[in-house]
Amino acid sequence: MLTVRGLKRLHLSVSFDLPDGECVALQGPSGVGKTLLLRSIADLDPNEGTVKLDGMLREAMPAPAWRRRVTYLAAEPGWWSDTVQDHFAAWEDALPLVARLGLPDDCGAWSIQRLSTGERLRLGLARALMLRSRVLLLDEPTSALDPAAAAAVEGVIAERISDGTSVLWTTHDGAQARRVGARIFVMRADGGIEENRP
Ligand SMILES: Nc1ncnc2c1ncn2[C@@H]1O[C@H](COP(=O)(O)OP(=O)(O)OP(=O)(O)O)[C@@H](O)[C@H]1O
Repeated sequence: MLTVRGLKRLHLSVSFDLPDGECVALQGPSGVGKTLLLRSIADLDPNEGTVKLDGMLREAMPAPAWRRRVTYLAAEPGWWSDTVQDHFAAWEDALPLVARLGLPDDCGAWSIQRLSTGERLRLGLARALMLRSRVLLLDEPTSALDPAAAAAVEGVIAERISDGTSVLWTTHDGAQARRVGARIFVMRADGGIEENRP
């Protein structure tokens, strides 16, 4: 269970619980603060409040260890080396997942520069999924994808949720929010969130 109490970052002030094996869709107008919230939970930006995983404070462990458990996937994942496979600890192990996301086996040798926006998104997702995190904070993970690729992503994430992973998933697509979210949070302009049932 991820517990967020009194998280404050700029105008945000948010409290909620995210149980194991639950997906919450996060909606709200562009610029309202959804990315700020996800980055704050992952402790990527300075913020105040109490954030715990299974009762353990995030301050009780080094930040990289927290982020391996509570993993943020940016809308535009970052890259730091030349080829795709350089970004994976065990590329061979990632191949089945990469194939399910609709990418060919030989994409490990591809240069990062040649990747399309959708390929970057799916490979960034594969990289994050290989961490086997307890909580995934997904920032518009299908925004640049065609319907088939988006469906593949939804299918892979749904399996992880069945296995007990918790997910906070931002999307501007109301139909997707209702499909993937057991609950829907809507962020208001004042930086709070309210819950809508899908
Ligand atoms: N480091 C920062 N300092 C000050 N303001 C910031 C900072 N980072 C983001 N903002 C502002 O906070 C607001 C919320 O940004 P955020 O990226 O969280 O929006 P969002 O809800 O994810 O939007 P979108 O749906 O367009 O992705 C924006 O007005 C943004 O300019």
